[in-house]
Order: sequence, then structure tokens, then C-alpha cells
Amino acid sequence: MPDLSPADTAKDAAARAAIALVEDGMRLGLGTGSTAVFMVQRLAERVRAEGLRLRCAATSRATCDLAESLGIRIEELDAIGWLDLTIDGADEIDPDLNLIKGGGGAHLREKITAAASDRMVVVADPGKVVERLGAFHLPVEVVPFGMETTRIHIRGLLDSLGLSQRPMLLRQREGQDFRTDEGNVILDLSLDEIPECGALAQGLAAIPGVVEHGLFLGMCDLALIGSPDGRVIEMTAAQVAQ
Ligand SMILES: O=C[C@H](O)[C@H](O)[C@H](O)COP(=O)(O)O
Repeated sequence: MPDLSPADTAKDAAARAAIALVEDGMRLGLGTGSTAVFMVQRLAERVRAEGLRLRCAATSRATCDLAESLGIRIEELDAIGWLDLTIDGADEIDPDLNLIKGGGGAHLREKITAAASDRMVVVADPGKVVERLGAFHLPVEVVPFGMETTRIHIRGLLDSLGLSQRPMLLRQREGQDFRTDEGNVILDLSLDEIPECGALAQGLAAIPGVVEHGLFLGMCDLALIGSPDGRVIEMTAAQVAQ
């Protein structure tokens, strides 16, 4: 691999540590995002070097394309059925390993994949670790039909949770509404700090028109936090150990 920036060295260190957990015969979920790219590259190296026999499902078209370009065969999640391990990135990680995901708009497939896995391991750089979730915008994937009424429901929910007046932006890409792999759009909620993650997650899930939000609560088993010097810190919900 070419010389990496300090930020990429951190991501790659986390990715290598995660790929060290992969064993021959495993069924794997492959996450999405810039850290997941390193993870897929490191996985491909091990597959080539050791001839690992794996069954892999991807959480996005982008990851599917990357993996297949590196010689990793991707199958539909339903063809595999259940996964031993999913390795994915995150936008924020709190001390209980609750996450915000979806910065790349892939959180719907990512959540379905993680929920179909015995273990979810997150790979990230130290900038993702926070005391409380919410500084990163919370992505909410919504169906385009009736989006304005869906917004009204979300606004009502935020008001009821003491989160009034928070910006809610329709995500754009190249001057167009961003579309997810499922053809939906994303509302990014700027919340600053989320006082009651559980109530917000439940409230969002109950709104017709909301397909999925980026709060991953109680889903992550282990977070591997890479450093620019190449070291990796392991975070579990119970403890932080080096
Ligand atoms: O939708 C994208 C995913 O949830 C990513 O895993 C997340 O945004 C982290 O991406 P990155 O590793 O690029 O920061």
C-alpha cells in the first residue's frame, strides 16, 4: 500500500485489527465508507495470501463493486442467511458503543446486515469517539412520497424531546437530491446532542415514511480505534482497554 496520511494510517490500523478476527469459513458482512475501504482491501490481501473460503455480503453497491474488483465474491444477504461477523465504520461512537451511522447514506443496508450478524465490529479513527452522540448530523432515510408530512412528524417528535428548532436538511449531491441504494432520500438532523437516544430511535421508527435512521443502539460488540501511530485501542461496552 502507498504511503498513507496519518488519518488513513489510523483507519488502516483499525481495519487490519478487524481483519485479524476473520477465520476461514466465516460468513461476513462488509460495511461501507472510507474506513471500510481499508477493511475490504486488507480482507482481499488475506483472501489472496491464505486462500480463505468466505461467504460475504456487502452493505452497499460501492462496497460490492470494490470487493468484487479485488477478487472477493459477494452474495446476496438472503443467499447466505446469517452472518458470523459484520465489520463496518461509524460516524460517532459513544462509551456504550452506541453509534451514529449513515454519513455515506448506507445505514439502512448496514443496519439490516448488522442485525443479521452474530457480531458487529466497528473500525474507526479516534475522531469518531464521543462522550455523547449528536454532534454529527443524524441521517434519516425517508421515502420521497409525502416527504413534507414525514418532516412534520419528525419535527413534532423533536419538539416533544426538547429538540425544537434543529435544522433538518434534505441531503444533496451534485445539485440533486441524494438517493440511497434503495432509491430513497435522506434528511440530516443537526441535533448537537441527543438527550434520549432510545426515545428518539423509537419515535423515528414509528413515523410512517421513515425507512431507517442512523442510530445503532446496542448493536456494536467491539470498536477498534486506530491511531495515526498504528496502534489500536479496543473498546467494548463494558470497558476501554489498550
Ligand atoms: O453510510 C455510511 C456508513 O455508515 C459509514 O460506515 C460511516 O459514514 C463511516 O464512514 P467513514 O469510515 O468514511 O467515516
